Amino acid sequence: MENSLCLNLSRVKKSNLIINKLHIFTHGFALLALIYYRTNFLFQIIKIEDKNTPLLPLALVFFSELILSFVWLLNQAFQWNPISRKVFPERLPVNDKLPSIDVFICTTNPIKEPSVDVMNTLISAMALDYPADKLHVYLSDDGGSSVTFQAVKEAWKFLKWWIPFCRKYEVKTRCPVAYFSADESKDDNEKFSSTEFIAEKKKIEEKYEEFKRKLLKIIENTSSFASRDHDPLIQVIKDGNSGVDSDETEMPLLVYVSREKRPFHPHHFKAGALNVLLRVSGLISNSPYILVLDCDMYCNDPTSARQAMCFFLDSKISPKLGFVQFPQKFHNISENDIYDSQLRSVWPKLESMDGLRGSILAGTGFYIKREALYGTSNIQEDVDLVQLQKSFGPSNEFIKSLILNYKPNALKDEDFSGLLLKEIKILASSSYDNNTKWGKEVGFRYFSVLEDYFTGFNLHCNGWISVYLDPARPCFLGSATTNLNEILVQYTRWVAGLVEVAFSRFSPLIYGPLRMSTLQSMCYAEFAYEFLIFLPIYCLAIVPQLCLLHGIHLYPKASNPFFIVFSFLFLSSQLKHMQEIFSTGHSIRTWAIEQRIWMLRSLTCYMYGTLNGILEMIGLREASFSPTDKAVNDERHKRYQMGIYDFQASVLLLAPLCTLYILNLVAFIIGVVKIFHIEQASEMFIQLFIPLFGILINYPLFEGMFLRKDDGRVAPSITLLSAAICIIILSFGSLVLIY
Ligand SMILES: O=c1ccn([C@@H]2O[C@H](COP(=O)(O)OP(=O)(O)O[C@H]3O[C@H](CO)[C@@H](O)[C@H](O)[C@H]3O)[C@@H](O)[C@H]2O)c(=O)[nH]1
Ligand SMILES: [Mn+2]
Repeated sequence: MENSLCLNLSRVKKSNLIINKLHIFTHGFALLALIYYRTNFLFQIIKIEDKNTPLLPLALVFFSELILSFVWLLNQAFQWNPISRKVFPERLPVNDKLPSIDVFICTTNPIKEPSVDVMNTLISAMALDYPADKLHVYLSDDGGSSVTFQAVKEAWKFLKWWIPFCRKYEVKTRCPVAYFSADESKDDNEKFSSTEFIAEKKKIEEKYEEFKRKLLKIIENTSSFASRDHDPLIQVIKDGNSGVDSDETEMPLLVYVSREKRPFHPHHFKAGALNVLLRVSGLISNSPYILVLDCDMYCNDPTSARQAMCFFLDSKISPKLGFVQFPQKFHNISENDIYDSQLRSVWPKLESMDGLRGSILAGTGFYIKREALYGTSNIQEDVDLVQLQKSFGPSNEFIKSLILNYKPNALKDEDFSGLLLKEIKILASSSYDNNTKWGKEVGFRYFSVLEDYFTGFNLHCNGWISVYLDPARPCFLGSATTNLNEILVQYTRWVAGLVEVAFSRFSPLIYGPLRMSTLQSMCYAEFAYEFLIFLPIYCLAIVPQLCLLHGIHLYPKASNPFFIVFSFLFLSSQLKHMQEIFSTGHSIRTWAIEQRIWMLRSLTCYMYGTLNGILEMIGLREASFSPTDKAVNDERHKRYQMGIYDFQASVLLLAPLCTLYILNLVAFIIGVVKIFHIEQASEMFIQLFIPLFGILINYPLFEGMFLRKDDGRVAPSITLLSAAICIIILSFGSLVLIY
């Protein structure tokens, strides 16, 4: 009976689909009309050798329109087949029949990634609702810091209290800090109002406070130094004296892993760390499924593993199902989310890709098949050893673990020492990858700092498919970056990683279509080539404005039929954006914020990211992945919560924004005055509208430069510098346009 019921359902989002297709055809048609208008116009000028109309600004504006159209076109692949999914974990087979899971958690810097939070993530993963003997949690400490090592040991002691409590009362929020601050016991559930529960909860809360105090002491007394020169340290955390009265708790396995690091040895950041965990866990637990978590992303729903199994164990889904991705959601998003820290528009894209053989890999919050990462669908015992060593490195013990369903005996090895530990240390050494296929065809790929995107792309190219699941209760919650500088730096890193892929032989436009469907490769290409829009955004923030000042018109006048085409394109794209926002449950305010942040990211992150990506490719810059700061800065966090922009950011990031703001303001004001004098309003309508739109959308920047007095304003020196650059652009523009 049980087996005949399906474990999951998928549904095409019909209403979205109709709107999307209508948009594709009308907007696409209008774009063709625009291209016709521009080419026709340009030909005419060239043909009649019109010396009065300057060609350069027209060409620049047309070029911008072409790039925007190209990115729009790629984007339409996301609109093609949006689906949503549902699972029925209660229909899964009994616990005994469930496959085992290894959880990988990465951390690297105990100062930027506070130990209390990392331990909360670890605790939530240890407390997943899954048979304890089938759950193994590995913490990769890339900082190799003694603080983290000791913290893990303390966390283990607390877990001895925490896990039985969660099991007994079927606690939903198993991340202690979230549990004690949100308080689900307020539910009017009988279970949560019994005196017994209240007493126990109080006791556990005291244990948690004690755990935090001990952590603080460790942090005080231990150096947080993250070393880049140390031996590997791998330890299975075992019972110390936890103080639990009668200890029969069955606990998942917990392993601390700090891989070897050497100063001049590339360590490939997170991808390198994950590959070490893959190898080490291969010898210890070798679970067929793996959950990957960033250190700040805790498990918010203990049933996530069971939800994922609803796909992996579904015989109707292809055995080529490689991974199940959950969206990244965040616990620290304010009501307004003024920086779009939640990356709202990204997640619907993943959902749409799900209708095209699978969403991209998003770095954290996904369950993945070990086999997909090894690329070994049919390894048999008699396979050529030399060949395997070339791919997987010299360890024969590890190669043994590749054979399907191989169960390592490490767990039975009582003291987990001797030969096995020696072998594991070899697997965690900094040179193990050398001359193997690790990072290329095996494990997480090293080619781009955006290891998640690139690894997922490779898997899809190799024929794997994936699934995206966005249940009502978020399975994982992370901490989003909520200060402007941090956000821009983070985004720049992502763009650099994408640019490396876009300009390489792995370009989704070339490498993709040969290996996956055209629509799917268009989605990958949209991520990879979106950076290009910084060119049109710069052009459109400068060229029409300068021309406005010099009376050169670049757009059809209001009485020209093609004026309607331009107006339609603007309105249609804005309305589509609004429709997407409303359909994800947000308001018009979100529309304004996203427009603003989109311009801001294009002008800074896309430009600097492109620059960094190119410099990295030609070897003039070393790839870097410095983790985001997850420690909360009170002052700044308060501003974010209140919806006040904090412009304490690097001058490199702010100067382009301020310069262009001032330029648009000046152009608009002078433009209005001029037009009323010489009555050109009909010809200049669009050119007046562009700066006006920019000025209005980015009004907070105006406040930051000219009205605010608090610490979060734009530093006056930056405003002055921007004004100076603006004057240079204006004079340069006059030179070019007059001569
Ligand atoms: O050398 C390193 C650098 C980072 N990390 C870990 O990687 C994770 C992600 O780092 P974070 O600073 O949070 O970067 P984000 O930009 O927030 O991460 C996003 O982007 C990354 C790719 O750039 C993905 O790996 C992440 O999953 C995704 O959440 C964290 O747990 C880090 O501890 C390491 O283990 N080793
Ligand atoms: Mn992060």
